[in-house]
Amino acid sequence: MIGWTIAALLAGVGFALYSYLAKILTYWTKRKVPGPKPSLLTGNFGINLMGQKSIGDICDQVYNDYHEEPVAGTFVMTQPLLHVHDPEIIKHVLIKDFKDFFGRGIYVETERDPLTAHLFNLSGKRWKELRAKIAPTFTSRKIKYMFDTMKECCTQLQDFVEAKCAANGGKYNADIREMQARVSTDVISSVAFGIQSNSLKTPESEFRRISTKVVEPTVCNSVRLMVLFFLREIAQKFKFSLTVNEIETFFTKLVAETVAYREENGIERADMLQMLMELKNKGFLKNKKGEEPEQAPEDGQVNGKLTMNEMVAQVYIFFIAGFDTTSATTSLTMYELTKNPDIQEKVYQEVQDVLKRHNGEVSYDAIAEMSYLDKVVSETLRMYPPLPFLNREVMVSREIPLTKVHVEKGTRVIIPVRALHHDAKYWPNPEKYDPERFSEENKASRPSHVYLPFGEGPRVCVAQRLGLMQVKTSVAMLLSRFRLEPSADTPEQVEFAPRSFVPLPKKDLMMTLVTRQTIAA
Ligand code: HEM
Repeated sequence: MIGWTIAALLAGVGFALYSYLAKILTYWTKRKVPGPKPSLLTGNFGINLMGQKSIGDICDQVYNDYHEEPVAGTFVMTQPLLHVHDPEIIKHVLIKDFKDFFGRGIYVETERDPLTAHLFNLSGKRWKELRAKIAPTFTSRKIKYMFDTMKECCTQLQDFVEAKCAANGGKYNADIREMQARVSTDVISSVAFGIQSNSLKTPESEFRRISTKVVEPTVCNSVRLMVLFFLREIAQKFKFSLTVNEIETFFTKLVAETVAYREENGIERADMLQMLMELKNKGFLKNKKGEEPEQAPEDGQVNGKLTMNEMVAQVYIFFIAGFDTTSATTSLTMYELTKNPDIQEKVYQEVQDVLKRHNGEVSYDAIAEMSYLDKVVSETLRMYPPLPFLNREVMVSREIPLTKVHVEKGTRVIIPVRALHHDAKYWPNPEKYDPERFSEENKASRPSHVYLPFGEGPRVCVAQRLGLMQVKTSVAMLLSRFRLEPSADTPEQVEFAPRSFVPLPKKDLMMTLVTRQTIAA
């Protein structure tokens, strides 16, 4: 008898839970928004947790299946997610109605998880204030200051490859993704902290170990990312800490020690840390002439000083946002140049011509003059955008622009960047690598908001100029000394690790670098 009662109770609880979940999962059908059928417990993103597809892959699939629809709806567990497909609606979300869509919807926990309180994650007033303070760190003038440091790391790369070639008959067979990840780690540690991480020459360096750990495509990192991006409520309820202790300790100690050393010894350097120190001590950045803020404060808060924790969080995002995006873009550009020797030759000729005009000197202005290189890098960012989607949060309950779909405050919004970049409607023959897509004429013939590698609107990547300059400098300096050739192991097509967020090839990305003297001989 007791057995029957327990069974009946369990069946009742099961049925109640089923009914509850099934009701929540009618969110989109009630609003007449099409989308794939969700599973009861995992929604539409369970295959990400199983390691079969990345979050970006799932967003691509939703776009491919529903690209005729202006919007589509999915669920992360029971959390509704709106995918915006129509470029006009995208424009409203990112720019025209930005004030209603400017949240990230990401988990931030200032006290328990201080590294989460950085510019990328923040929403609301805190984001607005911080963005106003940090944006002047990345003006062209500041990037020009950082250029020499960046160039120094690329010179070390040239010397490193030269030495390898010299020891091997003028050729070096390299995993270009790993090599660029090490160089980017060197660049970001120099321009962010003024520290030479020596990751290129010493792969076991502390910086490289940490940078690998941050982006490793493991099950833990994959779950962490999913919770961070879409399941903030669960993380807050169960008081999760999403930053690995070792990483938090590394950055906190690094910043505290470097700041103390510089302050005690009166050291000033042209790097990001210096600018963050100014924001910590004064609350604004000096301009060329003296002490005035570079941009007028909007209210009393904008001139408020950064706390030490806020400073560490910003250094952390500069580090992770800076090294993986640029190393992915540089290595995939080199991969495409290997596969497309005509395009490679054209870039090389341009690099030669421009450097001749600049007395052989690689400078900020010389790189900025390389217009074909700019098209090439733009095409890499189209084919392989480091961030496969943009995310926003609805800040007030309202209708989605240009639709009758009403959504509640807090609803997460996805802009499927990579899928838009591969839509044949906007990019004929989308799998072909063709830099001419970025000629002035072709750019003018495309609708706006179908090319978004850096995002768009007031939340656009704050360091877009720096990222582009780094990729172009690296490619130009390598091509000036070496030709890229396929090796026996160069893949026909790159396959990416499904647990990785930024495109990370499943296998080593092998190619051969040949010194130009060897070619001439
Ligand atoms: C090729 C290089 C890079 C690419 C493709 C890239 C791409 C992006 C994208 C797509 C976003 C989101 C924009 C949006 O939501 O509309 C973003 C935001 C951001 N990026 Fe980058 N990025 C690159 C390099 C960098 C570098 C070098 C840094 C720092 C040193 C950086 C720091 C940031 C920060 C702090 C944000 C958050 C901005 C905000 O929410 O206000 N990025 N980036």
